[in-house]
Amino acid sequence: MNAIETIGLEHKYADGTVALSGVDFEVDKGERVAVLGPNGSGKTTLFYHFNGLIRPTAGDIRVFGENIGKENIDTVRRRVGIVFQDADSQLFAPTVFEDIAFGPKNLGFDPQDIKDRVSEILHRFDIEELAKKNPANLSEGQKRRVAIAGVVIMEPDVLVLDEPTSGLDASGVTDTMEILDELNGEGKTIIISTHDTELAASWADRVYILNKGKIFRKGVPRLIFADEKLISEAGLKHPAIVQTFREFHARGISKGEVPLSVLELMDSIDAKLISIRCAVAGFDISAGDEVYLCMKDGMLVAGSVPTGVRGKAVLGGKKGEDIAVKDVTGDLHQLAGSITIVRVPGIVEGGSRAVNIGKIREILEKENAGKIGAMGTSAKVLVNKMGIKCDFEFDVAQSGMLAALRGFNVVIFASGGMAGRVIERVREKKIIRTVLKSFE
Ligand SMILES: Nc1ncnc2c1ncn2[C@@H]1O[C@H](COP(=O)(O)OP(=O)(O)OP(=O)(O)O)[C@@H](O)[C@H]1O
Repeated sequence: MNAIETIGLEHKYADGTVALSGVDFEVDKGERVAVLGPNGSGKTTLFYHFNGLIRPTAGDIRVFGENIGKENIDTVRRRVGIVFQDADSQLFAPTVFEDIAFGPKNLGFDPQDIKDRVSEILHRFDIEELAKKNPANLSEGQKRRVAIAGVVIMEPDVLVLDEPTSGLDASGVTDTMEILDELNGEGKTIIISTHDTELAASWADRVYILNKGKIFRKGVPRLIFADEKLISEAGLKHPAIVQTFREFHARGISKGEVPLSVLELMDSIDAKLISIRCAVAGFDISAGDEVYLCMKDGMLVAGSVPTGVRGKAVLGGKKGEDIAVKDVTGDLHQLAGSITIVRVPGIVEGGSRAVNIGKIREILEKENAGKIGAMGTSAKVLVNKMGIKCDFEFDVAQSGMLAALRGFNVVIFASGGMAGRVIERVREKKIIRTVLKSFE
């Protein structure tokens, strides 16, 4: 079922500006959609229609199959939450706590219920220490987090965010996108606008490109970003991964479909065609010698013990030195390590609720964890409280898989909603051994 659908949507502002015309837009329930388009292309205007903030001059908008009208506007506003581009226009109460409590209070919720909900949201968004602060004094990233929290507390089915990552630093972008992933994992439909094509390529299920108030193109990211001419004509930036792939492809190094992530880019490389630098284990190797490759501490090492992946030295070296190998037979990916996913509860009060910390330490030892990652606020809180240093908190699923492909045994802590998604992604890579430990 479509969560949101517009048919022939047109919007003409009072001064005569036609901001949208003939827009047919649809978003499935549970989908992640990114709307791209140059400044002034109509993204914000389109979003304002989704919960009836502005009305169309012509055309229809349907929310879960129903046209927006006077009789259902309250329901629509509860089901579709909008986070504005400018967080300042969303935050107005004297404290963060009161700001987040505003929505439930307005709906006449019981005071104790409001308190419980706000406390839970503050914890979930890791902003408990901001509760008594004046929103006006927060940093941009904190404001954005509070604004999202104020909408999420209303438990909307659809979350619409106008440029949620603009002006944020790298960790702010990661944190924001992780929250959105977590919400999407719980079944919420997420629509964002962005100028960041890398983000749209790696995150969205479907991309819409708006231009001059019209839908310029829509489709799955792989097809959209594979179309070099389209991206240039739309005035958008080509994602660096796609550009790198094109260069590799032109030189015969990469093959297959356009990649949308570093992991996919690595998969596109035909390992047999390239020379590989690697360290020599324990003895001298001369050019022309046959060598066998294995992974040690994340590095490719040449040795004489048959491992099934064989190559020929083109540049020899002395014991422990780097050599170059080519004509590799067998798939280097066979040398992958493992990923253990430790599923922890969504809310971890004091870092220990329902989690046996001793057991987790046992897992880390048993799996001989070479790299550790945490995804989701609660997982990060837990790992922090246990004094474990994470190797990756950013783009954890992909970073973990890349590390496993380099031979590391990886342990990933994931809060409830995120664990399922990461397991699915890792299992697609059949060569990585996966283990799931659940503490929920
Ligand atoms: N209240 C208004 N009155 C008149 N014109 C408006 C109004 N709001 C927006 N517009 C115009 O409508 C068009 C679309 O604006 P909109 O803000 O929807 O674009 P956008 O894609 O969100 O841009 P940006 O990427 O800069 O945020 C622009 O030409 C803009 O000048």
